[in-house]
Amino acid sequence: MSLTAVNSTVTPRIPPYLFDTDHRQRCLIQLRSKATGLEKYIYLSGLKERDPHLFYELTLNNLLEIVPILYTPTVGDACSNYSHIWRRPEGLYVSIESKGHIRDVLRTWHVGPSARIAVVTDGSRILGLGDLGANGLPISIGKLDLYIAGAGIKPTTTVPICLDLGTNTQKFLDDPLYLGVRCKRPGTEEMDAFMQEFMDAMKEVFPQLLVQFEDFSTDNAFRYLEMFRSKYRVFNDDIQGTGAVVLSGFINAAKLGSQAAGTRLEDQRILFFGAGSAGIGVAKQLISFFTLLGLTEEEAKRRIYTVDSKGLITADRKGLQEHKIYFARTDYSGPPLTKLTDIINYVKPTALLGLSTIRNAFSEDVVRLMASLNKRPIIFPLSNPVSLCEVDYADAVEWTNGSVVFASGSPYKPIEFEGKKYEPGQGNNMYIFPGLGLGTIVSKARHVTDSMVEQASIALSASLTKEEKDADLVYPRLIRIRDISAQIALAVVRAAQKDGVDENALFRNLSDDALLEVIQSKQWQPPSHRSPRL
Ligand SMILES: O=C([O-])CC(=O)C(=O)O
Ligand SMILES: [Mg+2]
Repeated sequence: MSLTAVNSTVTPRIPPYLFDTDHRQRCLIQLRSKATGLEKYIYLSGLKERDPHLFYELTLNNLLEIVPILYTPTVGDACSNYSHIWRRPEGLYVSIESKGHIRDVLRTWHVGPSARIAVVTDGSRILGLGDLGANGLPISIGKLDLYIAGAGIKPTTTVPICLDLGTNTQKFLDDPLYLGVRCKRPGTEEMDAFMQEFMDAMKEVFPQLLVQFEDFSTDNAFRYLEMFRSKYRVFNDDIQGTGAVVLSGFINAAKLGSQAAGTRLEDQRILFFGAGSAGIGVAKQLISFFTLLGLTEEEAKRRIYTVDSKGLITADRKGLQEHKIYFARTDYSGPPLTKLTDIINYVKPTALLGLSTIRNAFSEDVVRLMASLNKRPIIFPLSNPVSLCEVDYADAVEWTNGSVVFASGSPYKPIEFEGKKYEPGQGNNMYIFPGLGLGTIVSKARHVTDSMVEQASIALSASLTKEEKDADLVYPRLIRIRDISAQIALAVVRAAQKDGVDENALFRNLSDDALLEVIQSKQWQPPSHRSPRL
């Protein structure tokens, strides 16, 4: 039989067996046949373009397998290589060259005024991978996929944005395939003016939008949050999302730790290894853990120690960056403490939290020392992706003889140690931002207030089932993310109402049960697929 060119006016014949085979199964097998994480990422991104409903259904039905590809850790590889794996436009670039007409660029996005949520990065600090410039777009896309899968936000109301403002990473400027503008990043004044124009234009073009700032370099992350949070519907995921998720896991971990030690919850002493936007964001959020227990802010602050690349942060250190001053210790006057084991011996922490992006910073010495000081040492190596994690789960279990209360930023698999199964926690903002966003959107909150973030965190910590508590987990199982996001959204709506920032008055008179039902009914579901779209 000879092959002839297909006449495009003739509908190709579809083999009948296609209708008998579950195409979802076919796609899963295709996905699993890819050898590397990056190839899987490329496959899924193509599937999303060909058949978005099928893509989201597959994601929802195989969360534990697919989320680590769309999101941390594999999204880190996708970002690092984005200019090379790029296939087609799939998000919105707003470049420094569009200064003066940013609103026209935003209007090119197909969604228009019905947009509800944008994730915006400037690529300057992607995960712990540094300044990736225009290669940062997949982080916005991945976070929005989690809004869709995890909270049930409608895909057509999302806007992934990368601000293309140049990069200070020479490797990319020299790369002939680099997608972004080839210049160094602008100075503060030019950047601030750009951000002001951008945020004004966002409000004009997408009036109902919630903006999530993502992976801005530390100083800018704090500055833009402060500049914009009372004027626009905006939050910063690395500061507030990470803060809330860690607070939530910490509340549960502290209960386990205190129970084992027979001490009070407020006796916790927390050592932060890493004092960037995430470290300080989390430390600030933990203040509320202690104040909820009745401590004053000053007493709460004294329970927290921060460490950066120069060692324990003390108030007498010269040239301390603005965001580090609040937690700088005033009660230590000896020679600078730089070695982590020395710092631990001085502080005697009950909890060690890593936000340093330094791989294996929690060495065997460090972990064993924590175990010698605590019956249940709390160790949260939170840096992303896994390649930058402060300690691997298996090591943490072995070096503490199984006593560790562990949560990492990126996923680890359960392990067996001396015949017993151990399950790690994943203290990743993906537990918080989908529900926080959903609650903000449905309540039409004008701003994202501190108490909305705090209540999201408390709702997450309270969401564990008895079975999850009995398994000593500090976070619920990811598989329940939709329900958890709805519960978080409920808490966020109530907090918005208390703060008087909600503009959806309809929800005020509903009981919690009725409101939860309304929220769940608003969660988008992919229509079921049995055969490929033809
Ligand atoms: O995306 C993640 O996995 C968590 C996060 O925001 C970061 O590490 O910057
Ligand atoms: Mg981030």
